[in-house]
Amino acid sequence: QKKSQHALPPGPPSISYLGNIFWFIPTFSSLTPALRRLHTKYGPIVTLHVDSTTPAIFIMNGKLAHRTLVRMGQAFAFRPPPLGTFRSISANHHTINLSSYNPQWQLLRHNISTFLASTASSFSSDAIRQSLDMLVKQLSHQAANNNNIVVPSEYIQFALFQFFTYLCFGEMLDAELLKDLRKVQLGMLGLAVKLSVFNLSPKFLMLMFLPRLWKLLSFRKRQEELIVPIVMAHRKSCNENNNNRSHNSYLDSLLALKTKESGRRLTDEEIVNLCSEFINAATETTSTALEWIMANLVKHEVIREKLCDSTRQFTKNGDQYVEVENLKHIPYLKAVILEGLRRHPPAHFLLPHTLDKDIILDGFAIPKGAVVNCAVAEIGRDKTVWKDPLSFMPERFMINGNDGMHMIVEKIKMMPFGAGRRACPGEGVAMSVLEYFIANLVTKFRWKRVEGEKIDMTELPGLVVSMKHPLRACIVCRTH
Ligand code: HEM
Repeated sequence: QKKSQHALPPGPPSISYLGNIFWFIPTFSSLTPALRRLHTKYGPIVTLHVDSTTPAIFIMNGKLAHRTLVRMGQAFAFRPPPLGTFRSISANHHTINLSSYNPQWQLLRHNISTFLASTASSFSSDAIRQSLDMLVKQLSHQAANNNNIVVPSEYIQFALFQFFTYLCFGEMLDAELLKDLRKVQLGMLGLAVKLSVFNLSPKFLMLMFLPRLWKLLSFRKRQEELIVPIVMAHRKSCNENNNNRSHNSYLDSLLALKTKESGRRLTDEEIVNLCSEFINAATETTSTALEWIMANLVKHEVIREKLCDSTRQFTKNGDQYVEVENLKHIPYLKAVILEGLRRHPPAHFLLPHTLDKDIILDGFAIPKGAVVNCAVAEIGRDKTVWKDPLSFMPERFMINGNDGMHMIVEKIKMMPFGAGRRACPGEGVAMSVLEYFIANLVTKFRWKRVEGEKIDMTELPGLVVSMKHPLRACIVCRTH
């Protein structure tokens, strides 16, 4: 079949050089409603022309998205070059998510996957318990001073930040350093992302981002001041042990890497980028998911009580912890988390994909260099696939009380972690962390709504879609 026989997927009319920005300047808030309208009008695959050179193609159907990312996975595994401020801090695209589909990506991706696989199976229960204890203490303190009312959002974020920096560096950082690092990481993320992360801003609008650059560079300097001393200490210890140390941390695994082409080790700058990517990719997504799931548990009493019943049998007398090794025996817990990720996926879109050659997909021409993305949230809420998709019903992942095939079959219909070669390498760890925190939070406290208040589930659009009005709940410590 010749390429000329096929047209681009349909979409709104565009004016050459200006694309269709007069009709539509994409922002985080406008993108989803606009795509929903286009879906109704043009079908499950549409084209937007953000500028004259690069069509942006959106897929809004789960089956088509899986065909693209899994069956045609190799063709669509490339990333477009980053735009705007993102490019200026990407240090030659030296992170996993920014690397295109090349030997550098393969090396880094293999490294993080191997590290995370070993972590997920031998999760450090001391470290995760320390982060949970900090969260429990902060919640108890807030409840004691505020009529039992808590606003857990920031405490959740900080507890998970602490845990993921532990996985990254293999040590619990001192509280002040942790706070400083959190400020820098958040600051950089806020300045860098906007829509450049989906490669959806017209290139001339990038000029508007220039003033941000100075602020971004000053954050970057501070980030290096905080992280490079940790890198140097680990490098010294690796050298002293002749590189024979086992990889207790992501950082150690990076220090042992050698690039494929030249066999050189990674520079400090590259390592700082990769650690920063690890911490941000893990913290923002997982803490957002945790807050959404807790909000649903506060809202739905029957589900909450059913979950409590299934976790409580695993707490030993006098010891109020559900241990990591018991999590796999609680299928309802997994069902609650999957339902939370379906209904409120932290990322409503993938990171942008692209291709290095022209492809025919579903009868449409997808040209080399096009930006391709999938509407993750819409796919999880598709009413032709999910019964009553806007309801929170963990039971849809359970059949006869077990989590066997049915859970797997249902899970394939959604993609909160993406799918195929670029799918999130952190899925296993994220699931375990969510299971641990949720099981223990519902076991340690009795959660309920604040009297007279509703749980407001409005979304705050962004790279990660969090609760517009952070969860407020009433908690009471369960006595032993
Ligand atoms: C609930 C938690 C999480 C969610 C919902 C999530 C979701 C995603 C999504 C949607 C992508 C983009 C996939 C694509 O572009 O096709 C992604 C990529 C990525 N995630 Fe996650 N993630 C989570 C947790 C984590 C954790 C815990 C880590 C690391 C410890 C992590 C590291 C990464 C990395 C490195 C990439 C880039 C992969 C690549 O380009 O090859 N994520 N994640």
